[in-house]
Amino acid sequence: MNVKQLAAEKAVEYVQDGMKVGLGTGSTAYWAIRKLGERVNEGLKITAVATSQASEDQARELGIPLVSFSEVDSLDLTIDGADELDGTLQLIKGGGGALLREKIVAMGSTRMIVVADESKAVTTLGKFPLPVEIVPFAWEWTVADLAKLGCKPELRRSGDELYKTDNGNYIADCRFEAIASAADLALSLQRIPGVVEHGLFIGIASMAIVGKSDGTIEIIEVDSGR
Ligand SMILES: O=C(CO)[C@H](O)[C@H](O)COP(=O)(O)O
Repeated sequence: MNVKQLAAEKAVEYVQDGMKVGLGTGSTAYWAIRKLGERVNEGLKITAVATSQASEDQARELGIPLVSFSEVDSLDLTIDGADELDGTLQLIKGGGGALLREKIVAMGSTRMIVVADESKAVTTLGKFPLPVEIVPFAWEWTVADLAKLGCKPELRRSGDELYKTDNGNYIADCRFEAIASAADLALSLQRIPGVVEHGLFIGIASMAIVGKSDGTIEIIEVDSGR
């Protein structure tokens, strides 16, 4: 079993009958959705919403009952991956480009469990370029504003084209090296009008399950204050 699968399958143990579940995006969330599909086929009764088209397609194929956002006003639990997590469960997310939907879904959940392999656990966030979703209109100005925050922003590409999110926006990957205060940076990012959302998740996750190459897992729990 690979370490992502190890962490993801442990997280699925927290899903109980009757829960409304948020399905994350990425190669670790993939394993959680797969395990959830197995449990649904064994009789687990849940409903779910997905954070990306890819996760929605996977869930549908596995027979996980999906509902629309007009049918539920909140979720019990979201299981999602991360690109970086620190000891207080501040996260960088958005490597897969789904950060806006991921944040909407995680914020609408009573609980968020992060699943990751040990390479994602860091002391200080910032080695992974911070994904920032921006509107295509005047993206040049938005990128210039991002650079003023001390990073090197690069518009994400998909082959010869600019990458577009499921919401039709661009992603600027912002290389900071180290983020001294994620909270201060989040405030600065929110002040830029062309920024739709950024990949800093602060005070959202309350548990992380980290899979390690020796076959063990580490569970980090914090009071997210939510
Ligand atoms: O934020 C995400 C997608 O937007 C993913 O959860 C993050 O990129 C981690 O992905 P993976 O599990 O494939 O390493």
